[in-house]
Amino acid sequence: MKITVVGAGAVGATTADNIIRRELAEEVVLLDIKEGVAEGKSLDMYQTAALLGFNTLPVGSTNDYEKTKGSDVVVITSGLPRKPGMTREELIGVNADIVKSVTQNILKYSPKAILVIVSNPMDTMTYLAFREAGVPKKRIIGMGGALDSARFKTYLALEMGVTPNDINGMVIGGHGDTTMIPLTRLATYNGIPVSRFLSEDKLAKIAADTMVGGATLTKLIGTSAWYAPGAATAFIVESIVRNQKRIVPCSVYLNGEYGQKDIFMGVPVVIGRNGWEKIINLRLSEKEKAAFAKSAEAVRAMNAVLPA
Ligand SMILES: NC(=O)C1=CN([C@@H]2O[C@H](COP(=O)(O)OP(=O)(O)OC[C@H]3O[C@@H](n4cnc5c(N)ncnc54)[C@H](O)[C@@H]3O)[C@@H](O)[C@H]2O)C=CC1
Ligand SMILES: O=C([O-])CC(=O)C(=O)O
Repeated sequence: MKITVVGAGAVGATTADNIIRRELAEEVVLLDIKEGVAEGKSLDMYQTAALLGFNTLPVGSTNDYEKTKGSDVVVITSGLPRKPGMTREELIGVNADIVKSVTQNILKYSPKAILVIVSNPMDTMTYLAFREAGVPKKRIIGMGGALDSARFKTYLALEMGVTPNDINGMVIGGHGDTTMIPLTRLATYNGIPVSRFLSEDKLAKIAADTMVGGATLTKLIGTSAWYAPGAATAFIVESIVRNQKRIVPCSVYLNGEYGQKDIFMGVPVVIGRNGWEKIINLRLSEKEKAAFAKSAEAVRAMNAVLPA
């Protein structure tokens, strides 16, 4: 198994670190355009092997795609992160060109790879990668819902004073401050609806906090987050390489599912060795359905901004 992570910045390096520690591949290639950075971070990571005991080899590359040849899974994190006060959507101008050229280069050397797109605005970047790659839709996965759901579970756990490990919950829709849909109605504490423990007001606040989870961290840190994004991306990669068939909300191509066509949006999918294998059709309430349709409108408006 060979995995490539494009972009050796905060999210890319953290993703690679998580992948390496869990030995999800024999080799992990980290690629960046900044001279020496990917090589340096890879060597730094490999120097933890003697301390942590893993056997995966990290390999750095300054824009040399030859090194990525024959990758089974490729994660794309290259692109600008937002600064406080910005939306993810404002990154489209710069990041569309980056994601487009990276996708083309990757496919030249790894035509069979499953692509996991992280760069923002993620749903639109995933749509763009799909358009450029021309590969079966099940091999293109956008990472957003895994992270947003982890934040949702964390906020629920903090409010309830319990471990996030006992909380189940999903965020679907777009990966944007106003397009996410935290499904509070379906969230549980070990199978028991969280509404048995929290008031409607508390749940509404948790949903609102989840939606601006990324913006909150960006304001605190000065750039966007990387620990949970890196862990969420590695979580998807693990489900692919270990063929775990986990149900994870991911941005995937909808062709009529959830009432939408020709769009990438977050819905629960089964993730396994072939990419996303199946879309889980949740029975949404009328209110949730309306929120999904509104979210799709906003994602579609962003997709329309992409150069032809
Ligand atoms: N989908 C999600 O849930 C999340 C998405 N993000 C997004 O991920 C992206 C990366 O974020 P960070 O790692 O924090 O940014 P960063 O600035 O730390 O790293 C980005 C890296 O991409 C590299 N890069 C730029 N153009 C490149 C190219 N053509 N080829 C290869 N590498 C290139 C840069 O040199 C830099 O090292 C941003 O767009 C951010 O908004 C971040 C967190 C979560
Ligand atoms: O907030 C951002 O811009 C980065 C991101 O997508 C997240 O952390 O959810």
